[in-house]
Amino acid sequence: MGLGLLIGGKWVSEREQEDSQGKFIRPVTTFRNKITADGSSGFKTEAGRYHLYISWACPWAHRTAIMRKLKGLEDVIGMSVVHPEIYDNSWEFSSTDPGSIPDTVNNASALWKIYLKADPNYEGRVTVPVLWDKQTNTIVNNESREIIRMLDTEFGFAKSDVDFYPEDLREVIDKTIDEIYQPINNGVYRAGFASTQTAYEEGLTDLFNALDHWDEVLGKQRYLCGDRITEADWCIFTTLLRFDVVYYGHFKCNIRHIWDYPNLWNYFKELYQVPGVKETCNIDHIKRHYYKSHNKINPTRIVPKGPEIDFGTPHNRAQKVAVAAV
Ligand SMILES: N[C@@H](CCC(=O)N[C@@H](CS)C(=O)NCC(=O)O)C(=O)O
Repeated sequence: MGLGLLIGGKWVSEREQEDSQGKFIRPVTTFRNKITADGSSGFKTEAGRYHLYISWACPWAHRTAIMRKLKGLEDVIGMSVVHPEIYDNSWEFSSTDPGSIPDTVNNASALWKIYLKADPNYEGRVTVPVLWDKQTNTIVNNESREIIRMLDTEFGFAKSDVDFYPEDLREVIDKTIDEIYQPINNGVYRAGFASTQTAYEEGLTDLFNALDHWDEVLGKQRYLCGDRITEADWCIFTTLLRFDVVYYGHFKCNIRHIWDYPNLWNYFKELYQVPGVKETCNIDHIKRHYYKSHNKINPTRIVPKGPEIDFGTPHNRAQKVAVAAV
């Protein structure tokens, strides 16, 4: 098992992650600086200065890869992709595993070494995504929703001028990202990592109540915040992508599939089919990560073959919303 942590400058390869009632606890991330266009934060927007460390498997990190891609920032911000399977060293780099991209910036073998390089006194979890500053040799930020905001709003010279945080929707976007976090994005983990029946059922109930709610909302409007794709849609998208493939089985989130929800399913497919997005969706890394990394949940590390699922089939969103508007 490699869900460990750094203590006193040393990597410890095992940790508890539930409280005394068996509830999964997600500690807050601690590198919370910002890149700003004017440089007032000490981290100025500059081409070539920053590097992203992600995992294709991780829903939080995946958000940042989508934003980098859709904003056309691939030449501006470099990216490394960790090996999907977690063993004693947690996230490691590989130059041979298909889909992984080694660390050419710090030449580290494992992500925890990068955390220690940023702060030799750092203690706690070692998570992706990480936004690294090559100029000051430190981690700017390791919180996905803040990283996507920076990529979205602070890189005025991005190739694409698509705006996922438009002025008139800012309040509702922030509220929606908050609203989906506990029951949905973190809800699948609250169900999956629970170690008591009560904690599992609590996570599961919140999760499916929230999915039912958003399916209803999406019967009336095309996207989470109205008629435009925003950051909130990318925040839910990465959880929906993993749902039928791993959360349904591995995390026991098996009341309904996403494909059973008429609106959520078509909405999800529409987002998947936005040009550039499917190139960031690595189902092989996703499956290998979850099934081969959590040995309390899946001690044999066997990766299931199914389900057979095609996210590329036509969606009905344009038609659905036209009908809802009548
Ligand atoms: N709040 C963080 C969560 C990041 C996170 O928990 N990432 C997971 C991967 S899905 C991780 O790296 N876990 C390693 C660990 O817990 O040791 C964010 O949104 O960026």
